[in-house]
Amino acid sequence: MEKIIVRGGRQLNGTVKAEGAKNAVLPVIAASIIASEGKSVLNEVPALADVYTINEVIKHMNADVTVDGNTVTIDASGDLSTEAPIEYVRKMRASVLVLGPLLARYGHAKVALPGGCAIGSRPIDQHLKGFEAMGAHVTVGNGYIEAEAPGRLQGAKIYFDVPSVGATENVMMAAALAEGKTILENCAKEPEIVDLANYLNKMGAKIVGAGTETIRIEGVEKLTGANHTIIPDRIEAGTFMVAAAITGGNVLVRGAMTEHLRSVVSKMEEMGVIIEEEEDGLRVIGPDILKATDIKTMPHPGFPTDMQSQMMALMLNATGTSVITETVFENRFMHVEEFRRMNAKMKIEGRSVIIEGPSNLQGAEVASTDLRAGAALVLAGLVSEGYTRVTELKHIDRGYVNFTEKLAQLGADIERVKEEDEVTEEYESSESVSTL
Ligand SMILES: CC(=O)N[C@H]1[C@@H](OP(=O)(O)OP(=O)(O)OC[C@H]2O[C@@H](n3ccc(=O)[nH]c3=O)[C@H](O)[C@@H]2O)O[C@H](CO)[C@@H](O)[C@@H]1O
Ligand SMILES: C=C(OP(=O)(O)O)C(=O)O
Repeated sequence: MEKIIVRGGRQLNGTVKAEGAKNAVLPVIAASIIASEGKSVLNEVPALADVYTINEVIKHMNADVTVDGNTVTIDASGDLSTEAPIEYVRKMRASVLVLGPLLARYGHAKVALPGGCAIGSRPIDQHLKGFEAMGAHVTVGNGYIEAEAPGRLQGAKIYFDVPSVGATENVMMAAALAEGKTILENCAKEPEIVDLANYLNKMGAKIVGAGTETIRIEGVEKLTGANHTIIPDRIEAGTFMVAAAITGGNVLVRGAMTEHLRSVVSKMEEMGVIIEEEEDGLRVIGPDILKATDIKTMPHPGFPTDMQSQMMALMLNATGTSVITETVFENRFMHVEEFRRMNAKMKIEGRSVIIEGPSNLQGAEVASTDLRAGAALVLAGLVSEGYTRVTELKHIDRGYVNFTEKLAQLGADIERVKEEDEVTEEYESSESVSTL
């Protein structure tokens, strides 16, 4: 088993670059299998475990995938299989994003039911409602979703009950190849949806309105592979912004864009963090004293749930009472217990966590419960007394490329070790250095 060992007390300074966005690249790779002609060349593809998984899913379907550094070339012009078995879907829920493209291109798709996960039950009823409205017959049984659309999918007017990112993406991909016009209402507005629509339009789709609550799609008969560069990862960028702020450091996060991170920037500024726009990113300067604030997670452009646990780490270091209310996922507070192991003073009340800061954080052995929680525990470790050991790194690897190395380059005292390599005595006997 591997763990990250971080010793608190170092200020972070320097420059770090955000990779291509996980949540943009996964739907873009899924969309690539809709192209019955040509190759797609995708740039700025992050080398994440999730990207490996989605590539395996489409390879399993017979797509030809070549990875060369951060460039991935996909040729899906051959005959594809229309099934995504459980071994892939279990690893990564975003595998369900192949449903829309397969159904649109082949009139058939069979994908394992994703099931719940650590942050909530995460149903996909809105995806299925969209396919059914376009004429598909959907059955769920024996752990699989099977959708059939004899002939072509038909354009339709669809209102989403909740603004779901995945449902908006899946149904938008299906509608790109449907017969006639589709109007999607109450859509999610995340930047990753805009990125996917831009890619589909380069492939020949006719989509307008992505990034607003109404998306209009004029179906076309075929889509062709295209070149596309993935947008920077706003959540990875936000994670490094918190790393700078929490340590009172000064870090330029290249690729961080205000237009994607408005709610995060505004909340961090309320806490006293200085954030300056530079040509290629955001400079973040941490204050001597952080002020308490409140956040409520919401669909974009509200505060992103994927930044909730990292902000919790920041609030633990702020003076006063902060409140976090999680409205997107019903069970995204698993990290609270882990923070408590680090001496955090906080309590859960319904869908809110009340944080009494500043906590005098102490290093402990803690486990990542999801990818952002894992990152947040490392952030807390940056300012804890002594050593923090973070386990269950498979979660962090889903969403962060070289997380440990990037933090070390900014000056953190951090390393990733295999359990057998850990020299416990040395760590236990050495004193922690606190310069904060
Ligand atoms: C790969 C990817 O892009 N993942 C992101 C995506 O996940 P994902 O696309 O799974 O999240 P959704 O936007 O679909 O989920 C938002 C809310 O809608 C509910 N819901 C969703 C679909 C549905 O059919 N029925 C339903 O009730 C969910 O339970 C949840 O409460 O958006 C989330 C919300 O910003 C992020 O945390 C994830 O990082
Ligand atoms: C919850 C997340 O991702 P996923 O939807 O892929 O589980 C995330 O990126 O924080």
